[in-house]
Amino acid sequence: MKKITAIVRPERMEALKEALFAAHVSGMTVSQVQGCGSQHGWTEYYRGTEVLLNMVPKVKFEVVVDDARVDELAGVICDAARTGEVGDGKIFVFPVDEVIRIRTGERGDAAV
Ligand SMILES: Nc1ncnc2c1ncn2[C@@H]1O[C@H](COP(=O)(O)OP(=O)(O)OP(=O)(O)O)[C@@H](O)[C@H]1O
Repeated sequence: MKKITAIVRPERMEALKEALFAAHVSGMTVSQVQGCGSQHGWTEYYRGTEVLLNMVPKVKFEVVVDDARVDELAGVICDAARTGEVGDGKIFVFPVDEVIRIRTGERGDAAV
């Protein structure tokens, strides 16, 4: 099993949620986060003072899936989240050692 973490623009959240439902993922976790990519921020003037803004609101999706679905779902995420502009986000893929459904005690694939 793998965990796919996708950090995307907040305005793409609804489209990505619908795309993941349409792809029949078994669940997802969504969080509001802040971050920066390679731009590392920019400066703006606030009440006459120059301030460095370097943390941008983003939305983090986490989905645990079978290994075999990683490429397919990465494509689904890119299609739903891409605008083509700087700041579209990133996808990270992690190994998952175990999943346990608390209600039943099921483990592994049966619990995903
Ligand atoms: N190396 C990283 N480690 C952890 N989080 C990251 C990393 N790179 C990007 N992120 C997260 O992804 C978000 C979006 O990244 P962003 O799209 O700006 O990346 P980028 O590399 O600058 O790509 P682009 O050139 O398309 O903007 C960031 O705000 C941050 O939350």
